[in-house]
Amino acid sequence: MAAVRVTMEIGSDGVAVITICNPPVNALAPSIIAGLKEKYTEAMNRSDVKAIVLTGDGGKFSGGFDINVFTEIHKTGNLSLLPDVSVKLVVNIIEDAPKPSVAAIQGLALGGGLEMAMGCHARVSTPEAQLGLPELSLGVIPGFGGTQRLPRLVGLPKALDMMLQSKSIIAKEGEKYGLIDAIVSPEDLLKISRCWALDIAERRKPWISSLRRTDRLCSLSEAHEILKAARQQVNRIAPNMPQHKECLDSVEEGVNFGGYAGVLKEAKVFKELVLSSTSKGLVHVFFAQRATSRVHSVTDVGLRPRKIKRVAVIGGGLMGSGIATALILSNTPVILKEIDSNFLQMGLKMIQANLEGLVKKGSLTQDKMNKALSLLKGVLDYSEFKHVDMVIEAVIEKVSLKQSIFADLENACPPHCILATNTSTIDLNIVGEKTRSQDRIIGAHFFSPAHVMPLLEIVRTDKTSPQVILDLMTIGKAIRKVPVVVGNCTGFAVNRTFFPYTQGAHLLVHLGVDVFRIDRVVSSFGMPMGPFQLQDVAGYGVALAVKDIYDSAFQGRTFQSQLVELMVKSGRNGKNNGKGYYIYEKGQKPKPDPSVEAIIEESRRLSNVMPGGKPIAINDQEVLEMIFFPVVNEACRVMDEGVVIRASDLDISSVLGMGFPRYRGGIIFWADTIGSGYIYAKLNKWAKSYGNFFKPSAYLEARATKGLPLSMVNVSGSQQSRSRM
Ligand SMILES: C[C@H](O)CC(=O)SCCNC(=O)CCNC(=O)[C@H](O)C(C)(C)COP(=O)(O)OP(=O)(O)OC[C@H]1O[C@@H](n2cnc3c(N)ncnc32)[C@H](O)[C@@H]1OP(=O)(O)O
Repeated sequence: MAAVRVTMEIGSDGVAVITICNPPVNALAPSIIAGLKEKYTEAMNRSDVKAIVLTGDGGKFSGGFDINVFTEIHKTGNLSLLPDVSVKLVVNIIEDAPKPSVAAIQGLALGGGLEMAMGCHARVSTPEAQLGLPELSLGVIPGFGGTQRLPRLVGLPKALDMMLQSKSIIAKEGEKYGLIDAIVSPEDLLKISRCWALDIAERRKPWISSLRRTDRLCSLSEAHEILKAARQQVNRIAPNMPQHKECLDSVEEGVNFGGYAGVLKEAKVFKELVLSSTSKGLVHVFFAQRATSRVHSVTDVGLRPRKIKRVAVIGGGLMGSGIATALILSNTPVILKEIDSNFLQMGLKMIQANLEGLVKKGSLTQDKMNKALSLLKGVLDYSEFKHVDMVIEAVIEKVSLKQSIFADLENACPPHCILATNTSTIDLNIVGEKTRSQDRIIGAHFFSPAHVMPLLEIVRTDKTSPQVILDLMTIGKAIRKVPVVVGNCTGFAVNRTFFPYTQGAHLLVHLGVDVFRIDRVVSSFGMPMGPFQLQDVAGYGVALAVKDIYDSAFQGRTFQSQLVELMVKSGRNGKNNGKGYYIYEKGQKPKPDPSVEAIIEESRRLSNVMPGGKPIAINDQEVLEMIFFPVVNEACRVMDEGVVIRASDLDISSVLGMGFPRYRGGIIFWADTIGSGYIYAKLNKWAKSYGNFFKPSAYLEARATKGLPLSMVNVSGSQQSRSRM
């Protein structure tokens, strides 16, 4: 592995090429920053250097400030770990230097990387380079002058769009907006950047300090109008996070009092935000996502992923068509199999509609849609299955049907072919019972809509081979999913952990709490919608289908009522038919339907769980806790049984699969900010009043008794808590 260092080569033309080397993304670690200061100082002092080219090694400029430093600060609270880069390095040493710098950008310049490039006097880039300031997605704001220089280079509207949405652009767009001065091929990058730097030094090209530019900024009154609109947008998109508002405040400081004043404010706010709980949660999720790529005995045993050239999807329903859409969108040819031509046509149409939806939203071009469709073929039998490398079965949840399909697949597919099922409930050992191919049977549990939702739960049994797991992880990444490898149990990791979410909400309703209040409390916490609206959107079929399965798998700790059946009986089917707990009308926000109250009352009467027949009186915090603490409790069982290999897998799964607020760090991370002792005590109290639904698990009890975090999977001494395996 290349050493972490900054190098400097001085050419006979008088240009010093300073190169950042910190694979894989040239993160700006404190040692890199120290190295940059040292090399720049040397370049300034040497009489044979006229100009500088700043670049990155290995085809990448820089992925920004080293995020590991944030983690260290989150653990220790020690802000002195943050080097002073914004003023000391970017303003004083690079931008205000007596010798000009040109950034030679390849691959990516993100966060602090782009900010350093913007401190240079020009930027030359290769065409594919990705440019952006994604700091807000880590709970901070740009801290090396980005809030000031980006608006001065690309104009305020574009800069706000890029920062508030953490949106990257590619070099071509960067050139259009003025962020990039020239686009060149990778072969010419250094040569042209050197000439550019010399041209600036010898005044053949302008010597521009971004911070002092004003030509791209609009008038003060226009700027205030743009900022006002942005503030309204921020209240909508990020009501529970501080960094968006702080970012706008820093930009406004610079608009009102000049770039340097803005830089000073930005540096102060940046430091404050590094310590915020939002940053702690978001940085945790960043690393939790990357940790999913490491699976012991799978990714560390020297296996190479095999090429998956062609995939067959069985079943063209909602899930099958979504999975096929995701595959063809990422250039994987798909055979879609259905039982008759009617169903097949419906499946193919659904895939086309999925793609058209993306075109309509602007996230896919018509050309790419046509290309994707050309990779799709519908079939009615298994004759072409001899040419596929993977099959994903996505038929209805019926054991006998799945068993017979897998028995057929064993004969129809080549021996190397991966046999995956998208079941969300059935034990994989049972699915594969009638085959001799247990080693290549695996769960590929997508979330609906499969072409949109980012999570892929990869379910392995004791017999699934590591090669098959690795192959599915690889194809999962290729279709832009985050694959999380989990063990085999009812509901697997995500649905199992979250079954008490819906049931807890139903229990509260039957204890007398208002449905719409529950939804309001849960959405204000940061979930995309409350549990009842979610049930409306998902359709009641799902709730009815899993009811008995959960009841028998999690005996003694489920809550059942007649509510969903009564809703269906009254002609309600959720969003599907426009009538659920809410009324759904085209083009309008869902409206609470007061007439469900009578149905709820009937269900309350049948369940008869209110103590003394009276509604319980609880505050909003208790509403939230009574819904989420049982989820935490089930998550504890999931960890205890080894269904996940580390706590952070549940964090990323809860964020990507259930919409748990990312800035709260995921379900276990959030629970640990509250404390195992508190959660245990509350569950214990409710178990006594309201029954075993709330009974704390042994795992939770063990951590609460010892005062340990829930993320500490192994309490017998090893230091796995929060570790990134
Ligand atoms: C003061 C400043 O304003 C503050 C900042 O600059 S904060 C940092 C801003 N930069 C970012 O947010 C970029 C974060 N990184 C990314 O988005 C993506 O990693 C990327 C687009 C750079 C590369 O993506 P991809 O090729 O899919 O690789 P990915 O798996 O994500 O990353 C490769 C490795 O680099 C690490 N890495 C990426 N960016 C990093 C960073 N800025 N600091 C430290 N490590 C980083 C990842 O953790 C991963 O490590 P691992 O292999 O040990 O798990």
